[in-house]
Amino acid sequence: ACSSKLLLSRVHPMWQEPLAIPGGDRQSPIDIVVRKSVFDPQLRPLKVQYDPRTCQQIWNNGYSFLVEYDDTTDKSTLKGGPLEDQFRLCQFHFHWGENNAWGSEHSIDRRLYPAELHLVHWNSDKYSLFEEAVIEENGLAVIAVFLKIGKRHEGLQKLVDALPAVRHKDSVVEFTKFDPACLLPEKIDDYWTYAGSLTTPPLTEAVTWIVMKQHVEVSHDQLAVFRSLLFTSAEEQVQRSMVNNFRVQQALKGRTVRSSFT
Ligand SMILES: CCCCCNS(=O)(=O)c1cc(S(N)(=O)=O)ccc1C(=O)O
Ligand SMILES: [Zn+2]
Repeated sequence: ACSSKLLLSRVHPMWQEPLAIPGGDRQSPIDIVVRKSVFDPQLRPLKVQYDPRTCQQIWNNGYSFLVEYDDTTDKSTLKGGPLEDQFRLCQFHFHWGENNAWGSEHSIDRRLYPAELHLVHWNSDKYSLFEEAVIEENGLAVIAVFLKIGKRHEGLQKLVDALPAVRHKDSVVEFTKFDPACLLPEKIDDYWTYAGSLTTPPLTEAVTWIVMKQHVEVSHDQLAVFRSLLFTSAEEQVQRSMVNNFRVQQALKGRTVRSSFT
């Protein structure tokens, strides 16, 4: 799976914004100003092929919970859209708020959503390991999907039921046969795309972001279970609720956001 524990243990908590990031002209997340996005007719449909059998575990890494996939073969892949190469799914995770007023990392014309799903993929045509791709320009592709409070998401419930087992930082639980495609909206061919970065340290500028125009609905109670997770490990005296695990929005710095739809 992609977020190797050794590397991450050296990584600082994501909200201590580092003073300067090397380069720092393509940071994420951003506000997407719809009227300034540029329709690109050359953007192709996305080709998503996920194999639920590659699903392995859920890990609370102290920023979010990651659902990790076996990325040692090209079984769960993403290609097409703005991508020239084939990318392998390594994990998905979420960002959310302490209430339903905010929580997403990206915004659309300043509108925030209560949560945002990120499906993290790395370029397996060019690199042999996630850790290599994470420091290379266009080494990663992340699909972002906004979550809105509404009807209960049946597919998400299996994941929600497993969360109490990873309440504390560094806890891991086996989690198998989960098809992340069930978390995607119906129309995955309407998206915005731009060149950005990881939104957690090391904040490397390696990500082609693909932000879905259509959101998915989850129930208030399902999102409340996300907020029952903790940033802190079982040994720590003071327990802190895992909420507001999003990064502040970053300057566009002249970048163009393209849309796959008019
Ligand atoms: C080698 C160090 C990798 C650190 C980032 N790993 S990651 O899977 O890309 C990731 C991406 C993102 S994000 N929001 O997609 O940029 C958030 C968390 C993580 C994580 O591992 O915790
Ligand atoms: Zn993320």
